[in-house]
Amino acid sequence: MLKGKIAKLAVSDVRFPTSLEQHGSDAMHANPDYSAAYVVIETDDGLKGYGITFTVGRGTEIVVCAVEALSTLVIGKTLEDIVSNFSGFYRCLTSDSQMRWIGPEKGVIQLASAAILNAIWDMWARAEGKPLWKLLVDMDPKQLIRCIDFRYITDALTEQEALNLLEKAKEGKQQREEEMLKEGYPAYTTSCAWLGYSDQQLTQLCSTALTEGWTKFKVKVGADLQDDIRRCSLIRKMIGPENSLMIDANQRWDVAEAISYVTKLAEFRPLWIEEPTCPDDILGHAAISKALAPLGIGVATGEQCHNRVMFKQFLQASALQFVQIDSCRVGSVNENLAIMLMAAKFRVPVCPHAGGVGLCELVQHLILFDYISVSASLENRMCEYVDHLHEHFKSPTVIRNAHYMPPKDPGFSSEMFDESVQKHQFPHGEVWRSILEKNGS
Ligand SMILES: C[C@H](O)[C@@H](O)CC(=O)C(=O)O
Ligand SMILES: [Mg+2]
Repeated sequence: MLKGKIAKLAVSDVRFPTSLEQHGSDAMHANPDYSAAYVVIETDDGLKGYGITFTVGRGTEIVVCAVEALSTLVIGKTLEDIVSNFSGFYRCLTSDSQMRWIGPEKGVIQLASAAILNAIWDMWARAEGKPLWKLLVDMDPKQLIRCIDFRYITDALTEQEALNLLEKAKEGKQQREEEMLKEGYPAYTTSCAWLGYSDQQLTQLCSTALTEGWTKFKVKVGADLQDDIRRCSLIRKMIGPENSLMIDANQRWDVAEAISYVTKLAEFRPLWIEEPTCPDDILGHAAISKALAPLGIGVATGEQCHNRVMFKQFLQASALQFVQIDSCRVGSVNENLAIMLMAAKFRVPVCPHAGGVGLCELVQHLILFDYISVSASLENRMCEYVDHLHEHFKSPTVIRNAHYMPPKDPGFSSEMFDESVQKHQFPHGEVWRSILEKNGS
């Protein structure tokens, strides 16, 4: 099953017009059209793998171009060639001696690597007939370690330390897997309080979410303090003192501004402030963490943290209290394994980011693995959920009582319906043809 050569790689620019209803809007991305560079790879013996990376509209065509540029490094390889030395393949893809100049391991080229690697992991899990989380959970620690490129992180986590963490977490693994299959992994919702939603919409969505059993809510903030005070007050009143509230500024502020602004929202008792400032400003995040700690507010970040080296430094500098891994921003499962293991070593909880198309589908596999095989803890841990666009996926997320139920289908839950892909291709799919015609473009 692993012997066929990857003979084809196709990539599509798929966009959903979410901006029409302000879904996904925040203080920096006022009108996102949730989009993906969608990769399909196929071996000459008919095995397929599906991968995505997430974007918010314009620029997806550049990611598509980058995927095409990297495809020569994949075509002709067998799945066995790749997975038998996965860290070697990872390095070949991310450190090609010419292509690395347009990264390295950051920006568009990193998103493109993520899409390709996600497709390869999907293919591998399909070949093994397992959902990806189970493929990872069943893997021997030594084999897991061989998927990680440890270059640049051994000052924070050595291979031996990573191995020790995985060996230690073997205790109670079976029990945790059974617990997940029965109860699922705790989730929080962002879908009630996108920045562009009216108060009426916010109230109605929050009230529905409460009746559905949601207990943890994230609110977008950062554009206008008085609006934020009103919105946070509304939500806090509705959810009561016991439920959790998180706030997300999507990089809107300078460091001092962040501290002063969040201090004014402290009365609503947010558990964390997410992306308070520039995602690359590690020392800035450290200063914000230090200033907000006495208020009981942590700093969360990661959705635009482009590689393991950034996460390493955030952890070393105590610059975050919640690690938000993203399935499509960094180098797929390979790099996320490194990040989850570093988070475990530094004892910082992982609370994945999933606000985008397909991100919930993919990242649920990673967080299940994190709980069962790495962290062994649910304390202060939860995975983001947004209630958009799941209908386009063949194996959509299943939420029960505000918990992610472990996927059962083989793969990474990343395959979209052909019809969805065709209709939403930019700019020639029927959805976009009609929007562009209406706009006279
Ligand atoms: C543009 C996206 O919707 C972003 O706002 C998502 C995000 O920050 C989150 O889900 O967190
Ligand atoms: Mg966010």
